[in-house]
Amino acid sequence: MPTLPFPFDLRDAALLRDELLVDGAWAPAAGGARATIVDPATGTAIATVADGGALDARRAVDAAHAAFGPWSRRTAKDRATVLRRWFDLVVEHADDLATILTAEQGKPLAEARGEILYGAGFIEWYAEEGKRAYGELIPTNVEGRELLAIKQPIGVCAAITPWNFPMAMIARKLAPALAAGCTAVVKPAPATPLSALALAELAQRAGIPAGVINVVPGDAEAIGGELTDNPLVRKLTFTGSTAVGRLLMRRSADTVKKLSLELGGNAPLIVFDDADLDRAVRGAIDSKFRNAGQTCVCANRILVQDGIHDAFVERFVAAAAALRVGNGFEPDVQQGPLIDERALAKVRDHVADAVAHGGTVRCGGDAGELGGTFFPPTVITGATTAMRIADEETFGPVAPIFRFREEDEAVALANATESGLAAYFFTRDAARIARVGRALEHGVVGVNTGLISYEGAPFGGVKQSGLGREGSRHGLDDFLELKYLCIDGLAG
Ligand SMILES: NC(=O)c1ccc[n+]([C@@H]2O[C@H](COP(=O)([O-])OP(=O)(O)OC[C@H]3O[C@@H](n4cnc5c(N)ncnc54)[C@H](O)[C@@H]3O)[C@@H](O)[C@H]2O)c1
Ligand SMILES: O=C[C@H](O)CS(=O)(=O)O
Repeated sequence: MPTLPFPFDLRDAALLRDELLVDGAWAPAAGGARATIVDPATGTAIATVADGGALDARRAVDAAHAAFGPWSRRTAKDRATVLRRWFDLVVEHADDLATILTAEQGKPLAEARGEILYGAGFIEWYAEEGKRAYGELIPTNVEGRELLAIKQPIGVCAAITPWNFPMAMIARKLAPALAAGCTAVVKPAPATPLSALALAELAQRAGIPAGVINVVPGDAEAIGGELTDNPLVRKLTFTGSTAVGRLLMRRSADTVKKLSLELGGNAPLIVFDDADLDRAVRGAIDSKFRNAGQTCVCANRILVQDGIHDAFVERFVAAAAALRVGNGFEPDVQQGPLIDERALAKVRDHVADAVAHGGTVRCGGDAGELGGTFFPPTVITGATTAMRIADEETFGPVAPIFRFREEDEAVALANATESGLAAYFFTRDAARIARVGRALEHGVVGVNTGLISYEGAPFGGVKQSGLGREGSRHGLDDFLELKYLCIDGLAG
């Protein structure tokens, strides 16, 4: 049981795991190290967790390798039954999982519960999708031959995940991996291991065999180095910053690993003159301030056409200023704290830089009395491309508003970054939807909405926002190899 008294009530305290999961056993890190987990809303320690290293990661890879044969040889239907039980257990324990998530990540409890159900949706979706890994019988080129294309699981997968969605980003990887017949080693973010360990606890209760899922919180460099260098790891799936994604891509080259990279964003949100104003304000608030602006698909730049600019700014500022900021466990709080002091410093730097370059703060702008790592919803008008906020992902509750005249100017501005994850635009013009939807260089485009996430849709970035897709039937292929079988000697 945890060495610190977890300060929040759980119906099922056994969900609180604080050791590594390797080969079906909960164990301390090889060196006995432990890390302290902090509630970002209060700064208080809520648990200590085993702090693993390279040796623990190697043991986990060996366990996943040993488990791969039996797991991949089970039928897709049999794996689906086990995944379905896992889904049912996650939903049954959603309240406890949400409490654990808010405690370590800080998002409002209702948002945390939404994340749990969103993550569970991937388990439900891939329990079924695994039964549809269809192959092909190819019309033969030689009499007496049969040509087949069959799909087979890649093997041992390493999954490295971020703190901002500490459950859903893991479920979004493990669900397709296991459905395809792969096994996995997960390295969760140092700030938020409890959600990963609770999810793994439920996987064990669901009957997922020892070694199929291994979870090794701890030293990112050491564990990451083992996962990239170990030739038994055939696939690396990473969600996190573009900088770390580049590093992992380089380190995976020596063993030619298959890669899925879900990286940083810098989402433009464009409001055209003909937009439904209320819908545009709602969509911009939803996209910008979800998870206190700490999502990869948050609107990072808001581009508003001249004719609607002042009306939009007035409504948007009022809505942003009305958001209630506080501890995620308090009822009706809509925005929790930032994850840590480093995140707060970046937000402050972006605001200071924007003001220094002529921006006007219309609401928020300073933490004031909030204290800790809280920062108020902030809107800055008069934004320009000279500002850092135009090129860098703020990952906080700051909305810079850029003004534009013509459609092609907005599209050019929207595309003028190395990122290409999400983009949004608001218009009631069908022809414009067709034009701009295709002109934006992004993997995910929301039209007249700021909320696009769904397990049945392909999610991923273009340019330097990543490789591959998660969710939808496409997400399964990232864990499958396509084999060509050429069978001769069948002539009568
Ligand atoms: N595209 C997406 O789906 C998506 C989703 C969530 C977050 N993100 C991005 O993630 C970033 C915020 O998350 P973050 O701060 O956790 O990102 P991060 O890149 O700092 O960390 C992500 C994960 O990588 C690990 N890591 C860091 N350095 C490593 C190394 N040298 N070797 C191995 N692992 C290492 C971390 O411990 C963590 O588990 C933002 O840029 C956000 O846009 C993208
Ligand atoms: O932060 C990144 C997540 O992928 C956002 S979403 O929950 O998938 O929309």
